[in-house]
Amino acid sequence: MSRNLKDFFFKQAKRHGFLARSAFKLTEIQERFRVIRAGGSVLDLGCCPGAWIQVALQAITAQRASTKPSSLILGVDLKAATGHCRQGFHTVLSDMCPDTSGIAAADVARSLELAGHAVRLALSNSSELPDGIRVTPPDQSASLSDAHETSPEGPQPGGVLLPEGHLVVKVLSGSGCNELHDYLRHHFRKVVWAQPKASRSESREMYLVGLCRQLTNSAGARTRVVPK
Ligand SMILES: C[S@@+](CC[C@H](N)C(=O)[O-])C[C@H]1O[C@@H](n2cnc3c(N)ncnc32)[C@H](O)[C@@H]1O
Repeated sequence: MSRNLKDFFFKQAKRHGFLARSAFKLTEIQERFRVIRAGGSVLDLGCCPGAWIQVALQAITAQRASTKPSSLILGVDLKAATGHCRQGFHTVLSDMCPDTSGIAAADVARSLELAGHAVRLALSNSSELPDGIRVTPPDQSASLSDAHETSPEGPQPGGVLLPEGHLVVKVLSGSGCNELHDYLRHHFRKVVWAQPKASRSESREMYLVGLCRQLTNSAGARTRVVPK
């Protein structure tokens, strides 16, 4: 991103009351893919200062219909979200990757570890993650995966992401990214790369967007999800 564009998004963020320019990255992803829907819930891993949560709240509020069930918006971060309205969402103070203390902007391996953890939490099958994506699972997510083992009715959703749900993960481009993309293609109807305008042009930051989670059986074949 050029300095002018940087200033533009910075000023726009202030004007619209967003906590960070990153709000425009999710806004662009939302406009393209409609990943946040009324009645849906949002889990933001690494949510501080809270700009994505602001966008999620706005997206859900804008679409809210009285017949839809209420949404849950949950943020997780090492740091507490501060300085803005806390109504309408919850935050949890937690370390997603016990040996990661903050994202080092230039570290592809760390970005892949965080992305891998998000994928594992969403799909709960980290054993299949591509080589090179290291995940150090906290104990509670291990039990989460146990709770969703396959049943006699066929594959059940492991992880927190419901069938037909969407996933957005940030990675820094480098080795391992294409493997992660290929891996996600087994679990989503469509997987696309996004590079929002608000990202710096010199940045290696990319977003993988997985649309419509599909369940897979033990042989790895996709199971068609029939909406209720
Ligand atoms: C780029 S910021 C996220 C910005 C946020 N999405 C927004 O729009 O306001 C990355 C966040 O990830 C958090 N983070 C990094 N490593 C983490 C970890 N291991 N566990 C939890 N949060 C972590 C950092 O504390 C930081 O707040």
